[in-house]
Amino acid sequence: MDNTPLLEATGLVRHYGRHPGVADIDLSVAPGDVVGLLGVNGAGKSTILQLLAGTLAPHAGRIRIAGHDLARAPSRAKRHIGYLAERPALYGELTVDESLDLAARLQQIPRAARLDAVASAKHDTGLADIGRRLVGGLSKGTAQRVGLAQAIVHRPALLLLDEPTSGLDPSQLRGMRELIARLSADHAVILSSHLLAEIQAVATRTVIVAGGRIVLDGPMSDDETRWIEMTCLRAPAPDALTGFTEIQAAEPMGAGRVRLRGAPGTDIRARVVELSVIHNWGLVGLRASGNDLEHRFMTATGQTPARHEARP
Ligand SMILES: Nc1ncnc2c1ncn2[C@@H]1O[C@H](COP(=O)(O)OP(=O)(O)OP(=O)(O)O)[C@@H](O)[C@H]1O
Repeated sequence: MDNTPLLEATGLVRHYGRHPGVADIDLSVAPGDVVGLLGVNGAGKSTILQLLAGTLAPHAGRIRIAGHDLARAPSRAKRHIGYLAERPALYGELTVDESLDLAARLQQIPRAARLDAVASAKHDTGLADIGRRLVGGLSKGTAQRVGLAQAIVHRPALLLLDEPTSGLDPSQLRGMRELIARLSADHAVILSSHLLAEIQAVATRTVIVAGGRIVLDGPMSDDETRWIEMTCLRAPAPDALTGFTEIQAAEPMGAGRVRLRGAPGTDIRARVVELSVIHNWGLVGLRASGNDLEHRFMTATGQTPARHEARP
């Protein structure tokens, strides 16, 4: 079996004048990966994706795509990448068909294969019925799908999507999420977002970027459902909660709220209600908490409140 990673980036550095931009970026993507690139605005997500797409040259480091060096053999490397920029190049005066034909030409798809390539990209992005519409007259969500169709017209193995749902209304957003989920069956994907829910909806792996560096790279956690949040009139000290084997961690959130993580396979709600009655905490709320990804994001970017782990 061929174990060549689809993408392998090592030691990438890109600065903007005196501004540091991004540094020490190491990233590897294998077939089947759906990587969520998560970070606040200005963290460096777009810069990383532009470097990987070959639209911005790194000041140091190396990128190999499907075994081809992006700096030395750009055409061969880029053949394997589909890139949807944060503001994709769309020509309002062209029809959807014309836009995709142009994208297919730019990808040097031979004339005989171009019609099929365009039809297939339209089919995959739900644009089959609107080939003759002018791009300038499309809603933001549909125009974004045209951008995505342009990115996949040459059937790349790896999709780089920069904030693909930014600016979409809730129904367009759902459509775009479903589309990305469908495309991820055939393509490896790196998608950036500053929204946790976005990454959670589609990614199998999270890469958190802060201050231009990767501060965390790991699989999505499977223990998200084990967190609950309780609200009390008289919130207990966290270590009053972690003396029980089924409560693994407690985190004060302020304003009477405490976040609790139960042991795998346990439901700690009954225990929490019982303890509240015994100790007169005045429990007024109990709900599934923000998930573990939120916590990992806050920890990786240095914004987390102190957590009290249960003593072994
Ligand atoms: N062309 C540029 N000139 C100067 N500084 C830049 C340029 N592009 C990006 N930067 C700076 O580099 C840093 C990383 O920007 P980048 O756009 O990569 O972040 P981002 O995480 O994608 O943010 P956003 O979600 O707002 O797009 C920011 O501090 C930004 O101000």
